[in-house]
Amino acid sequence: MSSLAQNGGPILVTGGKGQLATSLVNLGGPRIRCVGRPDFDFDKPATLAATLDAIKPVAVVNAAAWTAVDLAESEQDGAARANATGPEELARLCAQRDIPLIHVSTDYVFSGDKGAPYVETDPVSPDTVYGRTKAEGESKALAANPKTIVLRTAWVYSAHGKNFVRTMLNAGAKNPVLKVVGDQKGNPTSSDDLAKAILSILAVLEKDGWKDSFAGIYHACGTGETTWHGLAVAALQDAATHGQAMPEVTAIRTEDWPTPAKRPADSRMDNSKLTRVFGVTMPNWQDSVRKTVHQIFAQTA
Ligand SMILES: NC(=O)C1=CN([C@@H]2O[C@H](COP(=O)(O)OP(=O)(O)OC[C@H]3O[C@@H](n4cnc5c(N)ncnc54)[C@H](OP(=O)(O)O)[C@@H]3O)[C@@H](O)[C@H]2O)C=CC1
Ligand SMILES: Cc1cn([C@H]2C[C@H](O)[C@@H](COP(=O)(O)OP(=O)(O)O[C@H]3O[C@@H](C)C(=O)[C@@H](O)[C@H]3O)O2)c(=O)[nH]c1=O
Repeated sequence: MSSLAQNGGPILVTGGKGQLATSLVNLGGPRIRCVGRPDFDFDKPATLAATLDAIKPVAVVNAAAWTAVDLAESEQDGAARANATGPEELARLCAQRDIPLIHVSTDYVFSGDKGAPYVETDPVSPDTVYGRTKAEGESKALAANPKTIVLRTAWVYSAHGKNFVRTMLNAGAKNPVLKVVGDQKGNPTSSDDLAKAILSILAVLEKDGWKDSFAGIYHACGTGETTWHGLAVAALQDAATHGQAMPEVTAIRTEDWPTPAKRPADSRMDNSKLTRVFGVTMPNWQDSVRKTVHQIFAQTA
């Protein structure tokens, strides 16, 4: 039985004011202890052990990462520290203390040429520095701590922080026409939904104690699929119900929106292992976009 089941101690969340960390703080109650830079910084490895020793958590959720996909192409060392070697060290320190680690990863570990939703046993095939460093982080964390759960998610948005939905609402408020790629498919995921899934997993660990069969990779993204164009249209249509003018949203091809990092054409993922092992079902992406847009307008009202 793990220390998680033995006491109701703190749950350490890394990632400061990031999207997922904020959702976990908002939804997780008083046991969540969230840390960010400069107190917890993968670029300053001594801050990792110091944080664990100060907080003495019963479980750790690593929601800190280098998420600037294009910038990672030219800043490989920083991306590798935040996404690969930093999480490896965090996992090693958790193992020393017998603490379960939930480490969050991404659909961009896949190249996107499978033509069907990816399952956890599919080999990784990243085409970007971000995806490659995240894939390394997954395997390093799993190797360094036998009590590691890797949760791969995708296209995360929320009412706070930097994300595609907020970018589209801002752009749509200023421009009569938007151009958005319509040939990249994926599963938009609300950071609140992901936080709830993580809290449900933690509740299972709390109730049942750690089981070796829990270790490994799980996919956890919004149910249903769309393109970036579909996501933009859905968010802007929801914004229109709050009185924002609906722009024209033109679907373009990937080559018409050149970027330093080559995004996957189809990074859809299958969540069934998450449901089978932990009983967690992820909500439909359109329902969650509607809720998030509502939250955004409620904040600005
Ligand atoms: N956003 C998305 O669309 C997706 C995200 N994910 C994964 O989900 C997880 C959470 O992402 P999300 O909440 O959106 O990310 P955000 O970009 O919103 O937040 C990331 C946080 O990580 C912190 N951070 C960055 N570099 C370091 C570092 N070297 N040391 C310590 N902290 C650092 C940032 O700190 P600071 O504010 O100081 O920069 C920020 O607080 C990540 O693992 C990400 O890879 C997976 C799929 C999609
Ligand atoms: C802003 C914008 C983007 N795009 C395109 C570019 C790109 O192909 C796609 C998505 O754009 P972004 O750069 O906002 O999203 P991106 O940073 O690629 O998002 C990714 O972030 C990381 C952290 C992940 O882990 C992924 O799951 C995914 O969410 O939309 C347009 O076509 N029009 C636009 O106006």
